[in-house]
Amino acid sequence: MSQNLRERAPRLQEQQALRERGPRGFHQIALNKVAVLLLAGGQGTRLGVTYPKGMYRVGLPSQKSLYQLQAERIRRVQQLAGERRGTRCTVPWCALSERSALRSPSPAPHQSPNPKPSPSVHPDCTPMPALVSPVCPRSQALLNARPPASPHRYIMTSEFTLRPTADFFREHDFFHLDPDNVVMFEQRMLPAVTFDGKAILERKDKVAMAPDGNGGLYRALADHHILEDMGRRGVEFVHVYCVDNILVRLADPVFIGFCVLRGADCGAKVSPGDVRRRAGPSGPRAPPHPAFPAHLSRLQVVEKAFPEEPVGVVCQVDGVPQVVEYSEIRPETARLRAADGGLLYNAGNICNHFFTRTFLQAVTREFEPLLKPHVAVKKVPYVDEEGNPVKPLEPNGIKMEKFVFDVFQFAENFVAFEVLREDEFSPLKNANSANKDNPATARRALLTQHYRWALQAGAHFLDEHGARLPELPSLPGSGEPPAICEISPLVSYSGEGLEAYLRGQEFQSPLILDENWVQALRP
Ligand SMILES: CC(=O)N[C@H]1[C@@H](OP(=O)(O)O)O[C@H](CO)[C@@H](O)[C@@H]1O
Repeated sequence: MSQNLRERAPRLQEQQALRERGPRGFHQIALNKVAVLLLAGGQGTRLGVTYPKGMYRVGLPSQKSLYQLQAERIRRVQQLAGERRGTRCTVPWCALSERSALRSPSPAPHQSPNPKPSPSVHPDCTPMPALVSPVCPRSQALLNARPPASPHRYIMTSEFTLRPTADFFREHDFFHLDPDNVVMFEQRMLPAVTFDGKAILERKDKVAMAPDGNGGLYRALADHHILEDMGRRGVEFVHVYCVDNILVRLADPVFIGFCVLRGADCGAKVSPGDVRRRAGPSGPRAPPHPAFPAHLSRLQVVEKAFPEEPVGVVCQVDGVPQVVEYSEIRPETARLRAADGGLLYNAGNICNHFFTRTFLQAVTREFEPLLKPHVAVKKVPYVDEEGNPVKPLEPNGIKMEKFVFDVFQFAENFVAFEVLREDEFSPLKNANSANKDNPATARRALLTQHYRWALQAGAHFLDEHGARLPELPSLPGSGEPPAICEISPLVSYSGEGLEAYLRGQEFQSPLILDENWVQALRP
C-alpha cells in the first residue's frame, strides 16, 4: 500500500528557519565534506540535440550553458562557505556520463555550444590544491588532458559522450574550477533486445547498446573507485543531481544542513504539486521565501499542471520510502485526491538526492545487485537483413535501466525535503515544439527568478523612455517578466547579497548583473 509522504516532509515554515540557519550546511562545505555528483547522461533525444545536454544554452542574455551555470554555482557556494568559516574550501564535482549508443555528438547548427569567453576568476575563490591520486585511469587521463604543450596529453576515443563533455570543459578552462576537482566517469551499457528477447543489431557487426539508466551510477562508482577517491578527499556527504534542471542549487547548504541535522543517510528534494492550496485560508500559510518578495509569495507558486505530469512521486510503499516513476504509475492512481482536494501523491521527485558516503558504500557493496531493472520500451534503430539501416517509427525493442532512486528503500533514515518549484525546478526535457519543459520555459524560469530577486533587493526597472515599469505581483499571460534581469551565479547563489548593488536603484532592461559589473562598483 502506498502512502503520501507529505507528513514526513518538513513544512515550508521549518525550511524558512533552516534557510536562516544555512550555515550548518556551509559548515560541512567549509570542512570539504561535501561533493556534488552530476548525472550527466541523457542523449538529448527529446530535446533534439546530439551533444550532451549540459552543453545546451537556453538563450540567456549571457549565453551561458547549463554546465557553466552549474560550475559558477559551485564556485559561489565554495566562496560563501569559505567566507563564513574563514577558510578556502572545495566542493569536488563528479560527473557520470553515458557512452554514446548513437553517434559522435556534434553541435546542432541552430544552437551551437561554441565557447564564449570565460568569466574571470573570482579572487576570493581559490580551490585547494589537488588532494588525490587519479581515479579511473582512462577518465582521469581525459580530464587531465591539456593542449600538447603541457605535460599531460589528451587521449580519448570518439565513442563516448564523455569526450564532448571533457572537450567542452577544457575549452572553457573548466570554468575556472581546478580540473583536479572535476572527476568524470562513465557508466556501463547493456544490450537492447526485441520484445522476444533477441539482441538488436545496430550495424551488421554491432549489437545495439543502451546506457544502464541513472541507477547505473552505483556500478559506475564501484567500477571507477569513486567512493575511495571521495574518501581520500574527506568527502562525507554527496549531493546527486540531474543535469537538466536550470534552477538546480548545487551543494545546497540548506538541504545538506537539513539532512545532516536529521542524521539522514539518504534524502530527496521534492516539489509539491499543489502549494497554492496550502497557502489558502484553510491551510497553513506558505511563508515568504527569503529571496522572494512577500507580495509575490502566494501568487507565483506553481501548481502541478496535471496528475500525469512526467515526474516520479516520492511516497511510501508498505512503509518503505520509494519513488514511483511517472512511467510506472497508473493514471487512476496519479489522479487520486486527498481529503483536502489536493493530489494525494503530490511530492514530485526533482532528481536532487542526498547520500552519505557510508550509505553509498553499503549500496555499492551490498544492495546494488538487488536493484531491479526497469523496462523501457523504445524505438531502437537497427539494420535489416540486407544490411540497410532502419529507423523504426514504432517502438520495437526494450532497454533495461536501473533508477538512481531505487536505493531509497535501503536507507535507515530517509528524509524528504520540500522545495518551491519556482525556486528550484525547471527541467529542460523537450524541444520548443513541446509546450513545456523546453528551452523557452527554462530560460523564463531563470529570468523570472532573477527578476524576483532584484525586486526583493530593492531594484526598480525602467522602460526605454525612462518610466518605471510596474512591479507585477504575478506575471502576465506571456509568462515573461516585465524586465529582463540575469544575475550571475558568481554574484548570487540564491538571491543573497544583492541589496548592496540594487537597493533603491533604477535600471533599464536588460540588466546583466555579472562579476565584472560588481567589480566595477567596488572602490
Ligand atoms: C529515473 C529518474 O531519475 N527519473 C527522474 C527524471 O526523469 P527523466 O524523465 O528520466 O529525466 O527526472 C525527473 C525530474 O526532472 C524525475 O521526476 C524522474 O523521477
